[in-house]
Amino acid sequence: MSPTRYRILGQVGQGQFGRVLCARDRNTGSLVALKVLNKRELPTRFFLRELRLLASLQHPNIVSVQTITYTAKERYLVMDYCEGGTLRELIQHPVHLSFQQRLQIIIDVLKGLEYAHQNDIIHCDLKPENILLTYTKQGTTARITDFGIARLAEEAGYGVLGQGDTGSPAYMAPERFYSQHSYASDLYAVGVMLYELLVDKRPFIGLPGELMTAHLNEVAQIPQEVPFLLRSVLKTALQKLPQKRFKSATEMLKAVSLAADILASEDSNYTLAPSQQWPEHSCHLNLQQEQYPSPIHCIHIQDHQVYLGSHNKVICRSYAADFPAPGPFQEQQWQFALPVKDLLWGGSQAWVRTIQGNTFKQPSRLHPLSLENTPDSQPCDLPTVENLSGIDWRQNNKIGWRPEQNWLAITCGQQSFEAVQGAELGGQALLQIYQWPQMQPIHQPALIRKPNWLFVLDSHFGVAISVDEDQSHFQGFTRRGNGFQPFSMPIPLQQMTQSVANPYRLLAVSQHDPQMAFLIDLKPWRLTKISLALQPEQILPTAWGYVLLATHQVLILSHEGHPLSHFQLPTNPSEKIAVCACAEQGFMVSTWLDQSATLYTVDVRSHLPEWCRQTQLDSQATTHHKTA
Ligand SMILES: Nc1ncnc2c1ncn2[C@@H]1O[C@H](COP(=O)(O)OP(=O)(O)OP(=O)(O)O)[C@@H](O)[C@H]1O
Repeated sequence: MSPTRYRILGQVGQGQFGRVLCARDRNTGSLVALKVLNKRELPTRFFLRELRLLASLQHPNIVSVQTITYTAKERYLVMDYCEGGTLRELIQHPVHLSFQQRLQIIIDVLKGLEYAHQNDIIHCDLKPENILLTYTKQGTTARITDFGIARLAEEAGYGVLGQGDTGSPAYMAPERFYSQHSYASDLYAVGVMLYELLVDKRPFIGLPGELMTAHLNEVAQIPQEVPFLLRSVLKTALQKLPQKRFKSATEMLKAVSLAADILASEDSNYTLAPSQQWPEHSCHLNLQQEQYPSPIHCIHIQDHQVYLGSHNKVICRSYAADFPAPGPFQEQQWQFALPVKDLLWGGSQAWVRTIQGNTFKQPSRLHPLSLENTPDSQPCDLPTVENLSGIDWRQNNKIGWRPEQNWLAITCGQQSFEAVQGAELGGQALLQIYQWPQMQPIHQPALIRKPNWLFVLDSHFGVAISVDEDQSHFQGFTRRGNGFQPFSMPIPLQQMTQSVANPYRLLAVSQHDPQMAFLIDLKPWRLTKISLALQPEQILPTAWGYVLLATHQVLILSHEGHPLSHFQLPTNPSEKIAVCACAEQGFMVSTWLDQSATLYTVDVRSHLPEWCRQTQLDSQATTHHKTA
């Protein structure tokens, strides 16, 4: 087996026995997890003996071991890749999991276990870290990993509590502390996980020694609020004597499935201990409102300046400090011959994109704005950088651009291409990459699946994301226009945005469930589900996370998707042509309703935790340092 078969994309984790890498199998195109197995801790003789057995475990709720591969230095276990992370991460993330979703995870685990036990394999180290998640059209699937590894390590003499006691004490059945194990030991561990999912804490907490005493002697206290059927499941699963527990995984699976069905039909009102889903903020919301003579189509906020685009005018307001600040103390205006389409920030200055007429043959233009040279309120037509001829910006063309990078990517669709090349594109688009700011094409246009979004990731790579009825496809490409094999996820997405702090991280909302968002890490490929409990209409990235705007509501999330604040807005940001722009400590919304334009300025400083304000100060210090 050649190790060059796998192209390593990055490290996803670190376990007791070594690193776990995300890699692409060059033969099949699918993603795999490469688990680096330390030769000292898991000698080959133990390992090879079990490999055939582990590889024979093929079940939708078990992470399959595909094979083993070597390099001169290392030995890897090749496994199915699970992009959703571990159950531990899911529990720790303040995602609101419904009661039924929690039970479904346990049902998945029991199905995998039933199959493994029927094949005479005991896990011996079941815990949320060994339950991995994948996303399918139907939802989340839980899969058990690391079958047999604990027992192998135990035989090799490695343990948590000393020789021969490999396992995690919080989930270890009493007999495991005496180095004994049976199928019932696995069912006890599932009982602890079920308890944790239902009660939001484990039955016993403490240091390994204290845990051992508790598992051996103490009776787990099950809160009265847990529905009777599940209390009885927990009591049986957590029995001290293995013979008093469920006779098999099949029996426990039946009991949990029955409880899930009955409780679903009763519409159980059992509420779990509340997780920190919505931080309460009683502080006053600082909001200013101003009527505007005409609709504002685009807003851009940059440090002390706010740019507002309205028809064929751009107004720049200068403030004494970073927005939001009292003022403005100065206002400048530029007038263009053509309507302003949007505002971009490239390098150290703002650029205005204007569009012309109604036919795609007429080019759009980029105009640099210079604050120094333009007299107040004097209309001026600034020089055009380049005629992007043949590119019709109104035909849903996409632009990927990060100010600090010296290139930008543009795609144009069917109509423009036909006009330029006289050919049919089908569902594809033409990708063109330009040097910035010279606007020289870097390579011949390449055909890619027509994207919904285009992002520049760094000085070499970009990604185009396209969405069809039931999938989202992520197509990486280089600055030279070479494409990589795409990643797909079985969920069509909407409203995608790129993180300010980590360009390889995207946040998007599910089309099927608009109250569900996904944090998408491109390198290595990881998905984190975030339940929002509101339906965002716009997502704005900031230096410390994201601002999500919904009807009369705002949710502020950290980079990791943790909710930082949630408050009501007296206006609905989706009113007609609402446009938003975000600064680090506030945002602006413009609305257009009944022929009347309103511009709102929202200061969120008092809603942010201390560390966000610190991030803001740090980034200011870095910017000032750079400028100096
Ligand atoms: N098949 C996989 N697909 C995707 N990520 C994985 C996969 N296997 C492991 N990981 C990631 O790697 C991390 C480390 O996994 P690993 O199984 O080595 O350690 P662990 O289960 O946390 O601890 P232990 O070493 O005690 O088993 C996991 O937390 C998970 O994030």
